Amino acid sequence: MEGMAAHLQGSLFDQTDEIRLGPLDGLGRTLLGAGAWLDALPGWLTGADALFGELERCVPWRAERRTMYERTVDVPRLLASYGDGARLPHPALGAAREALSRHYAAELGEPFTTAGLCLYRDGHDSVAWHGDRIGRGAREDTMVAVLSLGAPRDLVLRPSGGGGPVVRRALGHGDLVVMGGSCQRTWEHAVPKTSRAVGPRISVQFRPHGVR
Ligand SMILES: O=C(O)CCC(=O)C(=O)O
Ligand SMILES: [Fe+2]
Repeated sequence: MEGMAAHLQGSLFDQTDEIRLGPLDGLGRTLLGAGAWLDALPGWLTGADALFGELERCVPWRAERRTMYERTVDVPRLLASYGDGARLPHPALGAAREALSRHYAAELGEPFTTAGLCLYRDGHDSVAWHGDRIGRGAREDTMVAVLSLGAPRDLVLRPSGGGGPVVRRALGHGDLVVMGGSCQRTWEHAVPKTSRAVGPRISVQFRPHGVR
């Protein structure tokens, strides 16, 4: 009964179970300033709720603990990562990586190669303010593309160090955003916790080699 209700609720947003990528020519760019930009395409993937269900079941999700300020804490989301060119857990994700690589080839100058997956189980799960700066994003312009599945959660962006305007995008159900230019070093992003009752969301982040 509960499964049926979940299915019906999913179908309110997503009329089909056929998992299919649309064209990327509807991408719209927002210039954030300081050389950073954000491309967005709502509903790039149809059948996103069906893909959510398959990934939730089949991906070997891992819970992590991290040491912060001498305390060890649970990372508030589940994770999975796929290295350079690794076979992804669903063919639609391989197709997404290829389509993004093709679309951005001239501007990015290299393909998207890796995929990181996050599962936000409910409103307690989150990712704190950060830039993807462990790798080359600390020094170079690059791109991080994020495909969102399941229930929408807000992705928020602000200039590094806080202050300035906050840009907010509710992302779920097959929406695509691409953070580009200097975004990883001059801006920060986060998925804040929320006290609203929200369903689970999966994000798939595609990055070029060496960007983390
Ligand atoms: O879930 C998202 O949309 C963002 C995840 C993120 O920023 C990251 O994993 O670096
Ligand atoms: Fe990030």
